[in-house]
Amino acid sequence: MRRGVVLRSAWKIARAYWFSEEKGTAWLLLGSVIVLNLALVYVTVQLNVWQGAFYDAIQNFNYGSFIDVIKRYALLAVLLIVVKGYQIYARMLLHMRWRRWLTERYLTSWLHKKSYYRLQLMAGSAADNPDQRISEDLELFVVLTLRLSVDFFQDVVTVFSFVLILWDLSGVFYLPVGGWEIPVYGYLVWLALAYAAVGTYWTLKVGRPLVRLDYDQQRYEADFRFSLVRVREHAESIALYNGENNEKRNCLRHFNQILANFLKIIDVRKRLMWLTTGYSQVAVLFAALVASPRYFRGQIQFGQMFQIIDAYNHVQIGFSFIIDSFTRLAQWRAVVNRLNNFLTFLETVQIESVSQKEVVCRQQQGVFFAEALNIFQPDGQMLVKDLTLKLPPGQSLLVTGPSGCGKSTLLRTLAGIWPYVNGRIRIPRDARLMFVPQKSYMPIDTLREVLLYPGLSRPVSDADLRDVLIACRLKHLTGKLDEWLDWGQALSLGEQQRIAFARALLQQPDWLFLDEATSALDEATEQTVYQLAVKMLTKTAIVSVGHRSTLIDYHQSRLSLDGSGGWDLRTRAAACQGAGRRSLPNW
Ligand SMILES: Nc1ncnc2c1ncn2[C@@H]1O[C@H](COP(=O)(O)OP(=O)(O)OP(=O)(O)O)[C@@H](O)[C@H]1O
Repeated sequence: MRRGVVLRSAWKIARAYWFSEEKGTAWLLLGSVIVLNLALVYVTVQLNVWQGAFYDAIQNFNYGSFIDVIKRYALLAVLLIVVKGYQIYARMLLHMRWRRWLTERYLTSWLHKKSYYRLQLMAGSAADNPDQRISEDLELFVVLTLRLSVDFFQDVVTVFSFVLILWDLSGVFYLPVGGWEIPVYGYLVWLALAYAAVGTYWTLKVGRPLVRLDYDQQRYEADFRFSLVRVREHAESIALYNGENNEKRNCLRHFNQILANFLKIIDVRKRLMWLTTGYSQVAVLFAALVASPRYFRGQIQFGQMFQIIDAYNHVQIGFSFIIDSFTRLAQWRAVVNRLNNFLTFLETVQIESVSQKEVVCRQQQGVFFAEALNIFQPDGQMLVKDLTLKLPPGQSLLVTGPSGCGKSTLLRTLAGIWPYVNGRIRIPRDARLMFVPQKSYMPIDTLREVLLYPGLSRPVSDADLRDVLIACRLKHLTGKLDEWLDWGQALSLGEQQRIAFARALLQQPDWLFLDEATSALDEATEQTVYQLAVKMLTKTAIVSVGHRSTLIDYHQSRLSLDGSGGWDLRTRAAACQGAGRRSLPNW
């Protein structure tokens, strides 16, 4: 990203907060931080002046003045303590509020209109790891932006203030050249700047590789963390495949990248440490040497000599902070780049989802009606062509077809989350739809909350919950309503499918879509849950996807897909008429 683009992107990310409903507090806190930073510089400068007075009092054997400067020190020390405390407090408060605001905004945007799902579908590499964007990059953005603006400003003011002190202490230095004496104004400043410039040049030269190495380190750490998370997420499959060695190899490969890069960092840091330690040690000598001509000529006092040494120290520290900012600037650019990509992807999927509205439309009344639907794979391959489908209340439909023909995708389309589609789906405005996949989501919560997920508008008693569990052949779980567990791990797939069925019975949706929702159940249990659905959900239209022939008996119509656009819709009544009284397992 070019510099102008980076700044524009950073402004886009930051601007929203500084003009948000919280702008009053934000600007107030920022103002306080700046004022406190300036106060800190003021106290530091006063301490430098104090040093001069202190050593002068000692040199002059002036006890009265000595006591005065001690009192002055006590005052400055109290001021320093108070200002430092409030400065860190205001700064961290601003940091926290800004991060909280950004996190809420990004989280809301990510979860808005199913963007998290659409983002996964379009997943280019730039849209990866939204968790890292929201948890880590937003934090880094706030830290680095404050560091590079507010603290940088403080460093510059510090350097400038001490340069002024040095100018003041320099007086006029007469440089003997031949028989002449040339007056040099502010010679201590020129020497300090020359010294700092040499230091800056060498620090940048030696430390430059750190910019790239720190950036790589962050990436390798993220890759390593991700490989560990994958093992946790797929623990069961890996355990069943005995894939521990492969996983260990993979994790260690990522870890070794961290180590190899870290070795390079150590090497650069070692050289940088030699340089900066040597530089700061020499700085004391250098300051004493350059101040000595005026001291030995009796033009300055002993205290002013110390003041000069201290001022050189501050100029040098200020410069090293400024140098550090170059490394941080590279880090900041990378963070802005990643956040900007994430934001752009979010905006793209949200714009797409607005145009998606044209496909799914909520109407005042009527039935669930899909008209002239064309469904595609992400690469544009057609799955279902020109499908028209009516789903009146209380009716049931079975969707069948070979694996990969688009059954689940048809359900995703009807749910309004599949973006590669055109046509029209009309849904009654107040209709409640429920989609149950093969593996339902089980939040880590109490069993009661798992059953009620994502929430019911009417109150449900524990007795109702127990009845539903018993009806779904989950009697053994009735005593565990208050138990807090990772139910997705603790229950078998068949039990989870029965929990999902129990949810549907509790929710009583108007349209229920079941995507291989009974695939892990034995036929008898499958029969029980379907019979329950028929008995308890009399007004609900049920659409099932499944491969088992036994499912045919629970549905009145059947839609067969062939995977290349073709489809065939039959109703039991019409098929029975055509076949007389014969049984029709494949109608
Ligand atoms: N997110 C996706 N990205 C790319 N291709 C996808 C995605 N989701 C589905 N597809 C493709 O769309 C086609 C239909 O998938 P779908 O899951 O609807 O099939 P299905 O009929 O339900 O299969 P099965 O009976 O095996 O569950 C498949 O070829 C699949 O690879």
